[in-house]
Amino acid sequence: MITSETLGFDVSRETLERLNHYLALLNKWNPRINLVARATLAEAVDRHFADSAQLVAVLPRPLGHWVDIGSGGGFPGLVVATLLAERAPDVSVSLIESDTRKATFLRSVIRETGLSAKVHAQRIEACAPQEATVLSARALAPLPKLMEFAARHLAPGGTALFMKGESWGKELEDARSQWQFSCTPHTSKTNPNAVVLEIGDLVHV
Ligand SMILES: C[S@@+](CC[C@H](N)C(=O)[O-])C[C@H]1O[C@@H](n2cnc3c(N)ncnc32)[C@H](O)[C@@H]1O
Repeated sequence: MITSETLGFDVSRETLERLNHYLALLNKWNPRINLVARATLAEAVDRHFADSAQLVAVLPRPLGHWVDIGSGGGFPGLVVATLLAERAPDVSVSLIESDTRKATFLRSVIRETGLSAKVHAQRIEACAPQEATVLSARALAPLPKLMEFAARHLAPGGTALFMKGESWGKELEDARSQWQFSCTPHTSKTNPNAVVLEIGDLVHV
């Protein structure tokens, strides 16, 4: 069960109800379409919900358009959308996921929980540029590839939040051979070897 304690900060009863409804749907759909690795389902509250929730604490108050790419079962984008509905209702959230079964799952969660996020069932490379003020991704691609996606979908002055495992230092080095950018690594609250990379000022070299 998801509580304010498991998320690490206080949220309203309505937000907890939405998140627990989402968790129930994840448990129901996962055996059919593998939204998350089966081995991680029992630990979904920490591995997926709390891990995703930490992103809303990284930026003081994001305004505008938050876009999550390669959302899969909605991590981190749909958790962010649920939290921002309470904390920053002026932010619109879009999710890009090319697998149509996963996109159908995302739309079902949005409908059943009464959220207003938009789902693009398209490839990130083919989706119209989103002018995102914040772009997020977890477990999608190596950093140089993520930079290409960011160049397409970030608005000028926008920020990317990329969740990376322990190879992040090497990936950062690889990305710096092709891109100029500012980067602040935030140690993950759920895994001391992982980081959230806060990236801005992206320019192709
Ligand atoms: C490993 S999963 C990670 C899902 C989720 N972000 C998470 O951390 O649980 C990667 C997801 O990205 C989607 N994906 C991969 N390449 C994509 C692309 N070029 N355009 C859109 N979606 C893509 C896949 O369908 C898959 O659902």
